[in-house]
Amino acid sequence: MEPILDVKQLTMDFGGLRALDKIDLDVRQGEIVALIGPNGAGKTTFFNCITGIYKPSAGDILITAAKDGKTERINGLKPNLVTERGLARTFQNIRLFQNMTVLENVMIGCHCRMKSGILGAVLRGISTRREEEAVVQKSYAILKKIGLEKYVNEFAKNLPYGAQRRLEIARAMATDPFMLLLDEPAAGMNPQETHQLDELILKIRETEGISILLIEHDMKLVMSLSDRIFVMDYGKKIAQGTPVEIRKNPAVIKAYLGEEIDA
Ligand SMILES: Nc1ncnc2c1ncn2[C@@H]1O[C@H](COP(=O)(O)OP(=O)(O)OP(=O)(O)O)[C@@H](O)[C@H]1O
Repeated sequence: MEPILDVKQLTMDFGGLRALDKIDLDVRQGEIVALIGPNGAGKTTFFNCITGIYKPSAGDILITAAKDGKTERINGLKPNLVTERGLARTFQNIRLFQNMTVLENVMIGCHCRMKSGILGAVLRGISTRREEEAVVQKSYAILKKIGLEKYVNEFAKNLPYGAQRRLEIARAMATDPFMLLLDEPAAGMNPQETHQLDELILKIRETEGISILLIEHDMKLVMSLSDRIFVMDYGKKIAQGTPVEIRKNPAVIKAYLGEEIDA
């Protein structure tokens, strides 16, 4: 199967520091792929290059849209344009609008698909009002899928930690992505929250057909969820394979997994 995200020889230099050194990585339709490695390996830099926060120094980032099968090179596109192309992400640290409601946070995610611009918002014609109503319905439906509907009118800041993390995923889903990039979604979660997250990610893949690329340090989660795993160390890719292959790869055990191979 052709990859829907195909990253070739991606390189990122910060002055004299090569944070990414010719990284090849691909994700196919419906896959859950993990990117792992020690602190400072370059994982978040990789996400930042894919999502337009950094312009890579070299290499290609290619996406293939399911609807027309066309491949597009997205190097250096602004983050909002990357989101429009169907790649949505969450961040290592929670980035919600804390003083807005749960529903409003998801509605903001829908914004990139709305047609009425500022003029429409000012004039509030019939089509704008209809569109706003549709956005409320869509946001509520997403919250229901994610299991957050009971919090719909709560301020984001009042949600339990695990629910805030899931709200970030809901907001990303509101942009109608074909792929979600999740940066350490289980960070700071307790085992019960992590288990819920595991189920949620599988459900998103099953019911929405969205592919997932995630950075994660929780090896139990990574090993149970992933179809394939890519491993980085010091800006280089040191391995790729299935969880079974990665678990027994000597270079990965040396650089990262250590004694954790029972995970
Ligand atoms: N904007 C920047 N300017 C200079 N150096 C940077 C910048 N962003 C990242 N780096 C450096 O690039 C390297 C890779 O960092 P990165 O945050 O991508 O690692 P990581 O694998 O995501 O680590 P962690 O697991 O701790 O989040 C590090 O040496 C970091 O200091």
